[in-house]
Amino acid sequence: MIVDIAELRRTAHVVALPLLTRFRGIEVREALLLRGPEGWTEFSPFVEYDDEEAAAWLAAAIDFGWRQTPALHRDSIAVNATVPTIDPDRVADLLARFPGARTAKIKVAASDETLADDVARVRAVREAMGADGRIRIDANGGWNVDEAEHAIHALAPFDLEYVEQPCASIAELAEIRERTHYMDIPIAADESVRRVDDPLAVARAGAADLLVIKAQPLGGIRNALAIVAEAGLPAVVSSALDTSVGLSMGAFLAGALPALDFDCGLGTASLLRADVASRPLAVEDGRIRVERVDVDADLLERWAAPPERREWWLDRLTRTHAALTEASAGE
Ligand SMILES: O=C(O)CCC(=O)c1ccccc1C(=O)O
Ligand SMILES: [Mg+2]
Repeated sequence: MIVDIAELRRTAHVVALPLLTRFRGIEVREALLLRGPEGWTEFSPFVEYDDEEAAAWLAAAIDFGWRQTPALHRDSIAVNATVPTIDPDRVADLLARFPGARTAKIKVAASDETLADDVARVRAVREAMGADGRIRIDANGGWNVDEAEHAIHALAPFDLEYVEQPCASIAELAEIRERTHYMDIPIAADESVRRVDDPLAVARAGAADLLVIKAQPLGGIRNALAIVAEAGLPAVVSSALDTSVGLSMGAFLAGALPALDFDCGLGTASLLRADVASRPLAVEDGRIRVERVDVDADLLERWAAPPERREWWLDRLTRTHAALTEASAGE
């Protein structure tokens, strides 16, 4: 489904939300919000993505704002705490922002850090969460196969639930999965699902034990559900560091999955210093609700992006809409 660009532009608001801590190298998260007949929706591909890659994110925004959400299997979602590459002495305060979460996902393998930094951060999280906490790590493809083998071996004593995208390519994932098989730590694919031409290739290659799925880059809730069904692997839903509106899209995806055995990366409203809803999709008792959020006009105004950034996003919306229209014509 494609909505007229004039209609999209008419309802568009652009916000710039300050983050609590640096994440993916940014300190402010920009997002374009739209209001469709079904409710508020979000278009927020990362600024460095080109229009072709952003097209799936726009398809997702339209799907969520203009079409009804699929039937739900659950009405709240257990979420993980997301731990950015912070110093160990900040871990306890960070975890306190995710009340009730029994799982933490820790970012590792940052280019400006060492394995010793990762070990210290993971140790601090294990100490804060206790033996019952579940700990997973996300390398965002930052290791080659040898580095990954070494790092996973060093971090395994902290008891890892899984390792997300240890290496960049599907071939490397397959290799590290074989090399670490004896440690019995599942390998999850994230970028190898959402940033490749074929989201099913990693499953077909047998290169991952589970898939991390994000609603926006996978073209929306319906598309993501179809990918999981076809992949035949367990899935965990995660955010793209969205506003509460994008998080609600992720919550409906998680709610509609027939099986959900992992806590989801949808607690990231806790990493924002400001949000667009007066009742944000915040973590309570380790869970978020599956519901649409109401955007607050005052908050839209208060956190409105500067005029030149608003223009940039509206231009991007128009270009991406053209790319999406072209792509669907070719189908
Ligand atoms: O999964 C989570 O805990 C939070 C979301 C997250 O980590 C993320 C957020 C923005 C961009 C990439 C990623 C990622 O999973 O790699
Ligand atoms: Mg990831």
